[in-house]
Amino acid sequence: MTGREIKMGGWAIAVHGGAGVDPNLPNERQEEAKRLLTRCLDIGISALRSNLSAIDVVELVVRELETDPLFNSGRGSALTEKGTVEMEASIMDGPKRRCGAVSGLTTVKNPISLARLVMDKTPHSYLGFAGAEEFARKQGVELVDNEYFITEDNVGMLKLAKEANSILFDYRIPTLTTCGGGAAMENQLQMNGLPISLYAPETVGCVVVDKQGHCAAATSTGGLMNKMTGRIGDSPLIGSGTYACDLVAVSCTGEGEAIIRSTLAREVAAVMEYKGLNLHGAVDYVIKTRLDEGKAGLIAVSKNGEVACGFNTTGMFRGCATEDGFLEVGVW
Ligand SMILES: NC(=O)C[C@H](N)C(=O)O
Repeated sequence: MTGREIKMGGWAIAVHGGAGVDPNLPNERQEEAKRLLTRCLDIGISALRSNLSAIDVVELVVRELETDPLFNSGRGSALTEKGTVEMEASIMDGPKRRCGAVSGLTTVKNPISLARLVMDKTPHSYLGFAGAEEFARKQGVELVDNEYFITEDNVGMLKLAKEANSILFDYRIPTLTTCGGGAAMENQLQMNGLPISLYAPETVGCVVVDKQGHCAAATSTGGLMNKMTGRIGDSPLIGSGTYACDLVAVSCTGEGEAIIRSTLAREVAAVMEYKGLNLHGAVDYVIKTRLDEGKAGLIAVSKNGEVACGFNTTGMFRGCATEDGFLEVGVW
């Protein structure tokens, strides 16, 4: 799926559960992911039909993805090298380019809602670590123990990543195998009868254009498996992992350091603004020209109701829907 263009004026929504899918991903895991993406699209569609604004819809949908342990955000987040969870998220409201971001969260059940509160209730754009947690306590958002976020699958994956002495990107698994991780991986591969490398979790995001043509974007993640504590990726960085303006909204996923170097999300807007490309042209262009060796994907909507998806990984968990009844969910 690369999305499609539709006539001016309707709402459109896209969601993702990360780019970089293991080519051997078993069917049942694919189906599970597709069911979750479809459920999230349905939530977004009902909200849009009830006239919720784009910014409310992206927050609502990403909360749902954070609460389900399947993808790498909220419960089910990737683990740091110390086996803990440090989550990050950002949200952006296109019309006035208002934004909020958080990093280093260890107890906040829904990081995206704290990012929203940073946007709505502080004079700042970005809070991290102890200060962000303190803000969360003051705002009275739901807090849970760090263990709540840690799943058995991810404990297994961290072990795998440590044995291979690598940060685990699922699209890097072939590299791990050839750099000495192979034997360890073979011993560790089974968990609940399924290969644990194939559970590789990924970041989530949602972009929406509402009936008024307002665009918004939200992205949430646990970051990279086996990351250093304190590491900040692209997802909370406005312009890199997330961007929205009056023209477009974008949420990215993949190799954070490459996305940061290319300011990928903002680039989609920039080539639309300065090169006059439509959404599809802009998404294709940035994926082909801005990533160098980096692996990433993104979803985007435009104020005209276009929706698009682009990636240079083997696959990307994503789905989209438009007001005229079009709905599609895909992995490859
Ligand atoms: N799975 C991901 O999308 C990872 C995220 N982009 C990061 O680097 O933190």
